[in-house]
Amino acid sequence: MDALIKSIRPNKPADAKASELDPSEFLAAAVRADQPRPSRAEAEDAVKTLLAYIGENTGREGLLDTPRRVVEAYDELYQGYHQCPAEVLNRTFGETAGYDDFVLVRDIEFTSQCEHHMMPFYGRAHIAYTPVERVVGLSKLARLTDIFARRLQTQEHLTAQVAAAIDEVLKPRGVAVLIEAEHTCMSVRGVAKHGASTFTSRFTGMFRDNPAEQQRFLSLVRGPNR
Ligand SMILES: Nc1nc2c(ncn2[C@@H]2O[C@H](COP(=O)(O)OP(=O)(O)OP(=O)(O)O)[C@@H](O)[C@H]2O)c(=O)[nH]1
Ligand SMILES: [Zn+2]
Repeated sequence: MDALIKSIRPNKPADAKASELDPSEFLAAAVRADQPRPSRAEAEDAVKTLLAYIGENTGREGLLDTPRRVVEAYDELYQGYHQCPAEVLNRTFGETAGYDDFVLVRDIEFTSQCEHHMMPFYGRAHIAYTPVERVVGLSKLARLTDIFARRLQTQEHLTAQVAAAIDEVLKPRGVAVLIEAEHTCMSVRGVAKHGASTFTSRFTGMFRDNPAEQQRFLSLVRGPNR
């Protein structure tokens, strides 16, 4: 029984701090420098191989441009590898008239790709942080979410990375991130459960230490009519 329990225990404890992530994964662009990038022609050939694998005629007219389109779609869906999260948060504003409560941006829509099946998961992120003197432009929280979402992800990792980047760059009194999403690898294949939602959250600083603040965040996210 002990062995079974060990085998299903997560690698990191549930209360692992955001800072336990390697800063290189949440502050910088993520293109690997240690492996050669295949050419575009090689990537298109790989798509052709997949088309042949599913039983298609790769020479038929409707599919001639498909490898090019798929690679272009990949460039778009995975552009986050080339973008730098820290840069997005670097521009801040100091004229806040002593504002000292948290700032919450709710319902940030995103689409990401799960790293297990390379199929989309999509939903909404809710992000709050309590600034110390300087605030960041509200759109930057959405931009930050998109950078991480446009990489291969698990929902847990996405949640932790968003929180860690805000924590590290803005050094606020606390960060709260709640993400709700539907995974197509779970709805259109495999177990095929349409409509199942997955919720993940990460709290740091005052949100982690003060249950009342955490509760206030959660009730604002849920709102009266949810
Ligand atoms: N924790 C977590 N799991 C995810 C996420 N996205 C997809 N998964 C799950 O990853 C798991 C991969 O399980 P495997 O057993 O290796 O793969 P599989 O045989 O395709 O699994 P099934 O989906 O059950 O058919 C599945 O249970 C997926 O539901 C995510 O963001 N977080
Ligand atoms: Zn998946």
